[in-house]
Amino acid sequence: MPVAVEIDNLVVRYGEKTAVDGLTLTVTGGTVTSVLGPNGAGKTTTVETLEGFRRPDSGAVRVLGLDPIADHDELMPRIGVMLQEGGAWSGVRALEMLRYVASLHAHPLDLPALVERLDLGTCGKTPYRRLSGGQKQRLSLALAIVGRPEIAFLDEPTTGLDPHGRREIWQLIRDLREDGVTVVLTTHAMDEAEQLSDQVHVLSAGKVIASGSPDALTDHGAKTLEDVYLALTARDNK
Ligand SMILES: Nc1ncnc2c1ncn2[C@@H]1O[C@H](COP(=O)(O)OP(=O)(O)OP(=O)(O)O)[C@@H](O)[C@H]1O
Repeated sequence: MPVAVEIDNLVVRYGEKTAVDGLTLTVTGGTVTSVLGPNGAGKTTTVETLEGFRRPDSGAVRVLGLDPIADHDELMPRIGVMLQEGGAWSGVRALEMLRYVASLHAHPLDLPALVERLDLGTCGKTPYRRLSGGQKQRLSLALAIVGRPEIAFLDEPTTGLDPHGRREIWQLIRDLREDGVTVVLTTHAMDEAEQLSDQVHVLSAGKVIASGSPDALTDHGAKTLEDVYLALTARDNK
């Protein structure tokens, strides 16, 4: 399998604050990779750098073999991005937004099927700012995948969803993988990471502190991923 993402000794600073501090990891194409870590560990900053929204202070990142900033125009149509919040104008109606983003892509997904799949039918005419938290999440996910990306970056894709919604998104992520899409997700839900991921990376203070498949990290299921995570990131370890 080709390498979809390469991060080599990445450092990203906000003024005096070092958010990402020499982070190295690779993501194999066609897999689901979860990036875990406590609040402020540098997950979003790392993913935003892969999306070309942040410039590395040092180190390098490549996505699908391209530089996210220098090769922005070539890379953008090939990736899908689901942000933690925002991603739509506040007055725009859900379906209008989806149609607009679909129109930017050469071969978008079938919209009625996507709307049905993500249960957006009943809120299609609702302005973005009036959508419920879960509806916003589902619209953001639809916007991320409507262009048939080769790689999808999903930032906390199920936060705020009810249990049915969570399971539907999990299935959708599995289906993306089945179709050969590389998925990189950040999450605080350990069950989600355990269920979906081929590979898990745990970040702390801007560095990778553990990597492996859920099976390897949990000693073949002897522990839960949550227990492993809690031990790795225990507050008094810092
Ligand atoms: N625009 C910014 N300006 C200044 N500091 C920032 C900015 N964005 C993030 N930071 C800081 O960088 C660090 C890493 O933040 P980041 O959002 O990448 O963490 P995270 O792992 O995604 O956290 P969370 O789980 O809470 O979403 C934090 O200390 C945060 O306060």
